[in-house]
Formats: sequence, C-alpha cells, structure tokens
Amino acid sequence: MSLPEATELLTDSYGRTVRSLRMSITDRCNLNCIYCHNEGHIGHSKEMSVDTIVDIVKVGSRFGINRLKISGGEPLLRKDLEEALVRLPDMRDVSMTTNAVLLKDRASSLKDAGLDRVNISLDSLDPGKYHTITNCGKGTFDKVLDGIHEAVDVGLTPVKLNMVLLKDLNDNEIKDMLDFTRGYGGDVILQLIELMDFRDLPQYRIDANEVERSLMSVSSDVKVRELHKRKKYIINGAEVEFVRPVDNTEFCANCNRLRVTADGKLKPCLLVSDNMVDVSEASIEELPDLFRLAVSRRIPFCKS
Ligand SMILES: Nc1nc2c(ncn2[C@@H]2O[C@H](COP(=O)(O)OP(=O)(O)OP(=O)(O)O)[C@@H](O)[C@H]2O)c(=O)[nH]1
Ligand SMILES: C[S@@+](CC[C@H](N)C(=O)[O-])C[C@H]1O[C@@H](n2cnc3c(N)ncnc32)[C@H](O)[C@@H]1O
Ligand code: SF4
Ligand code: SF4
Repeated sequence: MSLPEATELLTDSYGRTVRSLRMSITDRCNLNCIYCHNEGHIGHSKEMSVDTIVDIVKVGSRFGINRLKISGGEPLLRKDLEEALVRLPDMRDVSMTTNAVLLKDRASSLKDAGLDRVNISLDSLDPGKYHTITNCGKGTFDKVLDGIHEAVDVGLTPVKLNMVLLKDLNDNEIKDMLDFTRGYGGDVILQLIELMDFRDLPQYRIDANEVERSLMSVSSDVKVRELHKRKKYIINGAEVEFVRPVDNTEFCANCNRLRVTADGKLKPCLLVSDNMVDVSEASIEELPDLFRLAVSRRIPFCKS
C-alpha cells in the first residue's frame, strides 16, 4: 500500500503545516441554534462510513497529523462513534465538540473507546436564554448540565465550555460562567467565542477588542496557544480562552487544521466551499495524493 513516509509533513504554500483534522461526522442536529454556521457546509449526500473515517485519520496520522477534533452537526447523533474511535490510530489528542444533550449516557463508553476530552457548548446558565439561543425542548438544559458533570466524572477533561458571545443576550454572563467553571476546579475551562455572523444577526455582534481589554484588565497572566495564536487569560486561578476568528489575519496565519465534511470531502478552509476534495469513494491508496491536493489549495481566508 502506498501510504506516505511517516516523515512527510503537509505544509501549504503559506508555510502552515497541517497538524490537526477537524472532522464533521454528521450534519444532523438535535438543536437549532440561532447563529449556527454548520461548519461551513451542509452535505446532501450520505454520511461517511466508519471505514472511511478510520482510513482518513490513518492517512492523516502518517502525515504527522496528531490531533483530531470530532464535530458536527451533533456528533452524538451517530451511534457508531465509539466503533470508529476504537479503530483510530494512536494520536496525541482526540477530542469532540458537542452540545452534550446526549452525553450523560455516552460519556463513559466514549472515554473507554479512546476519546480524550470534550468541548461542550453552553451559551448561558439561564435556562430561558439557553432556550432562546438553541430552540431546545423542555428538560434539555438540565440534560446538558448532567452531561458536563458526567464528562468530568469519567475524565473527559479538561472540559472546555464553549460560549458564543451574543451582545445584550449573554455577554453579561462571563463572570457567572467563570464562577461556574471554578466550581469544577481545573477540570472545566471557559472558552469565549466571537460570533461569526453567517445569518445576518448584526444585533448580536460584540466588540471583540472591548472583550479582550476587559479580560486583560482582570487577568494575572496571558498565555498564547500555537493554534490560531489564541490567547488564554488567567483570572483568579481560572483559565479563559478567547477565540477570535473574525477578520483576524493572525488567526488564519496560524491555522493548522484541515477539515473533513460529514459527506467525506477534505475542506481546506471553513469559510470557502468551492475548493473541496471529494474522498468519499477513495481507497486508502488514493487518499495520500488527495490530501496533498487539498493542502495545496489552502489559503488563509484573512490575510494582509
Ligand atoms: N474560522 C475558524 N473558526 C474555527 C476554526 N477552528 C475552530 N473554530 C471555531 O472555534 C470555536 C471553538 O471550536 P471547537 O470545536 O470547540 O474547537 P477548538 O476550540 O477550535 O479546539 P480545541 O481548542 O483543540 O478544543 C467554534 O466556534 C469554531 O467554529 C477554524 O479553523 N477557523
Ligand atoms: C457547529 S458546532 C458542532 C458541534 C456541536 N453541535 C456543538 O454545538 O457543540 C461547533 C461549535 O461551533 C460553534 N459555532 C456554531 N456557529 C457559530 C458561529 N456562527 N460563530 C461562532 N461559533 C459558532 C458552536 O457554538 C460550537 O461550540
Ligand atoms: S448544537 Fe451545534 S450544530 Fe447544532 S445547531 Fe447548535 S451549534 Fe449548530
Ligand atoms: S484559514 Fe482562517 S477561516 Fe479558514 S479555516 Fe483557517 S482559521 Fe478558519
């Protein structure tokens, strides 16, 4: 089989070496958030099989890709996720981003199958606001809290709580959310996210510079991650990461992720849809060249 030499890395023409795969495994979802970007793609053909998922990750890992993020839609709608996880090659970090509605009953089996950690979307601690944002059914908010609790209990840690900041809706809750994470010691950390406004919701756009200034004014230390050069603020012992994807040249210049859509396409950029490489029918022997092709099409969305 013509798998790449383990020493070959995938570096694009902007010098960005791909280190991480962000894989959507379904476009289906059990919530309907007002701002959802659907990972920049809704496929109309069928979802990748477990075999295809495993082959893509195997080939990626031969290219030195050592991190995998599983996303969706809502990834927990796939009942065969554990089956895929146990068949993956060894990686440095396998994580999933989920709304956690279905997490409580799956957390333990996911951990056993090899999942390292989860990010959980929780935009508000107020059940009424949570409902407004997610259009969820009755009882959903409590299920999410149970999911967070269970994730911590089984060791899917650190659990990152994703909070998309929405002006005049939840942007006054940062302190409460921080207090909530502190209740879990270091096991839960807060991740604030600037809204990428795909749905024409100008009333919810926040001033990210202002948020950054206020985080800075109360933090005792700031760290910078390699991925996207994201900043992490230490505030009274708690960690807060701020994801600023909008009009941010530094963010895109430090993007080391290749995306995979739920219907099996390599997607060079979240925000570009006309340069994807279809691998849904590819054999494992054909995959390396298709990876090289996708990476050759990577362009920073935002550049100076
Ligand atoms: N524009 C853009 N947004 C991204 C990218 N990667 C993640 N995001 C956004 O960042 C936010 C957090 O995403 P998560 O799925 O929790 O994952 P993550 O924080 O990137 O990954 P980890 O920090 O490794 O857990 C979401 O709003 C994503 O849409 C990217 O490459 N480009
Ligand atoms: C698309 S969701 C998929 C995983 C899962 N359904 C969930 O909500 O966690 C992945 C992450 O993207 C975030 N997200 C979705 N739409 C966004 C937008 N327009 N701007 C910023 N983040 C967004 C969500 O809050 C979530 O944390
Ligand atoms: S739960 Fe996730 S995928 Fe579903 S609508 Fe909300 S952000 Fe989108
Ligand atoms: S180039 Fe920028 S917008 Fe595109 S995926 Fe990377 S960070 Fe996101």
